[in-house]
Amino acid sequence: MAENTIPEITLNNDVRIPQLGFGVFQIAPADTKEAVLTALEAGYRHIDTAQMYGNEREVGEAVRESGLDRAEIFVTSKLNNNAHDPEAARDATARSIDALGIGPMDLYLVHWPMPAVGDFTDTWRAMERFYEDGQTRAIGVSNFQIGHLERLLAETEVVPAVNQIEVHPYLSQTELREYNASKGIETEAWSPIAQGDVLDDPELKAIAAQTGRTVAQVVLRWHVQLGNIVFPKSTTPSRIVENRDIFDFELTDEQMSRIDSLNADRRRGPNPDEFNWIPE
Ligand SMILES: NC(=O)C1=CN([C@@H]2O[C@H](COP(=O)(O)OP(=O)(O)OC[C@H]3O[C@@H](n4cnc5c(N)ncnc54)[C@H](OP(=O)(O)O)[C@@H]3O)[C@@H](O)[C@H]2O)C=CC1
Ligand SMILES: O=C(O)C(=O)[C@@H](O)[C@H](O)C(=O)CO
Repeated sequence: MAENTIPEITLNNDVRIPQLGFGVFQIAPADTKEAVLTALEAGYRHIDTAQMYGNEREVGEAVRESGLDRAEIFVTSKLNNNAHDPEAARDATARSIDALGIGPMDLYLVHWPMPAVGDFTDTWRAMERFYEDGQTRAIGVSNFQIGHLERLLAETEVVPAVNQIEVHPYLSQTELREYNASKGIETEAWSPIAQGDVLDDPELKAIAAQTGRTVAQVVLRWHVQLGNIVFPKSTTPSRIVENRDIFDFELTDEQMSRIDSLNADRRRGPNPDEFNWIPE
């Protein structure tokens, strides 16, 4: 394990995704290019953005200015909540591709199911067309619960490549992760360190002391060993490097179980069954 390379996971359409990426939620557009360039310099090759974040343009600028081949970097974006209607989805997708300015996306997600707003199966059929048209190399969903996935699988054609959901030690999502896996859907874990909420946890601090790592590294390593795809956010260069540096140590089964036992089914973000927020 001395190499410290970032492993890749093969999605259900054979596209490969780096298991560790860099998230850019809450990074101001003015700071995004520099943060992404710092991440790419540190060895990240996977960026997670969204139309909702307002920084796709700056993500694309960083990719273009990085000096790396476009094919070396995996870029995910997400269809905004105000674009579920299939026609609106077509326009929003064109805007995302234009803003990124790097050709087709690697992965494109329905950001939220928005169960009270429209019919997400219609939205998904529009996503299937974007995939067939080559606007993205893979499509997936975010914040879908088992009931939402059951409908998609029963009523539409393409099985989502990923389901991006909130996961961290206080919300381990075992049932939903197992359901995803049973359908060939990879789990992506958002807010993997609960936006910092887990960092003072005494049990995690004890495991960090045992391993000689930071709490953030221990928690990110726990995700990796569970099989989750993760993309921690940071605008602090030393933390960007720290969070990437998790592939040269391993947690024991006992340490993994101790982290599993911290689950409290406690969300940091919105509940997908109730979240129907539409941006202006
Ligand atoms: N699909 C969805 O609905 C959602 C998707 N996401 C995605 O997941 C990504 C990550 O989630 P996010 O909500 O940003 O939260 P994270 O769990 O990644 O936490 C980010 C916070 O933790 C701090 N932090 C990062 N690394 C460290 C460290 N090593 N030590 C101490 N503090 C640290 C950051 O501070 P600082 O920047 O100051 O260093 C920031 O305040 C997002 O950027 C986005 O791409 C997130 C939410 C919802
Ligand atoms: O970060 C995301 O991807 C989100 O969807 C969040 O911004 C989410 O909409 C939220 O936190 C709302 O308070």
